[in-house]
Amino acid sequence: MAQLKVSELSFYYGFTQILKNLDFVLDEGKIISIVGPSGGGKTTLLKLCANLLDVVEGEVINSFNSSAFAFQDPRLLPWKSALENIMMPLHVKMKERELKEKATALALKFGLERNDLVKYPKDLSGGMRQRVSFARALIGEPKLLFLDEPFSALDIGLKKELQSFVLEACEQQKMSVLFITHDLMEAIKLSDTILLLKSDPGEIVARYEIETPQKERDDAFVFEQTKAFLDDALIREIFEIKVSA
Ligand SMILES: Nc1ncnc2c1ncn2[C@@H]1O[C@H](COP(=O)(O)OP(=O)(O)OP(=O)(O)O)[C@@H](O)[C@H]1O
Repeated sequence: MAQLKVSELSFYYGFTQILKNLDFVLDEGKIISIVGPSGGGKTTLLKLCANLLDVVEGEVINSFNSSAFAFQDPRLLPWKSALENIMMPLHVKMKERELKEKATALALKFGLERNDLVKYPKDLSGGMRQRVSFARALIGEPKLLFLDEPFSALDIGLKKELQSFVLEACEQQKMSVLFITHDLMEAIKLSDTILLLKSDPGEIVARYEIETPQKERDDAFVFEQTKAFLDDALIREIFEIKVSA
């Protein structure tokens, strides 16, 4: 079975230690969320796992045969239209017409309008750019998806739709996801495992497995679990949440 295996991973920017001794395994069809305070090294971890930064200390072994990523900042090519950006990963692999159809169908599924598809990134809203970036990541049906706050600029309805799409792809195509979010409720809704990363340096201080199948996690479940998380002294300490009497 394919997996992403992170062992004793540490990382420094100059003399500053950003990550310390991280260990976890992401299996096929599973979702791991990394939650933790801002500046704790989550993006750095994702970049190391996605091979966008060199691993110097420890090991990252990725045996999935395809991967893609979508970041909070959509990083679209400004000289290509929305549709051309979505088509990019499959540009050399598929005939132009089929690819256009596939990209258009995905874009419409993600709530973009036909007349948005000819627009250039500068003429799209932040939320539209995130949807284009998300469609570009998914068009190649990757086996492993790296997500760094990909839904942060979306309204709640669209966010829910894209979350359902991720869950569907995990179930039907056995896609795996390494997911960074600041949103505890989002992590509880989507993840099989939540890793809590403290900062200075980034270290995994708790692992939470959620056994209830994602399909059965309704709003009441998510609220209840979030409350339980926020009642956890360790989580309050990591996020520096003050409780008023
Ligand atoms: N290229 C870089 N050179 C030097 N320091 C960096 C670089 N990139 C990030 N850092 C530092 O590394 C630390 C971790 O940053 P990172 O972006 O990984 O954190 P994060 O947990 O993803 O933060 P956020 O939740 O705010 O996005 C921060 O202190 C940041 O300033």
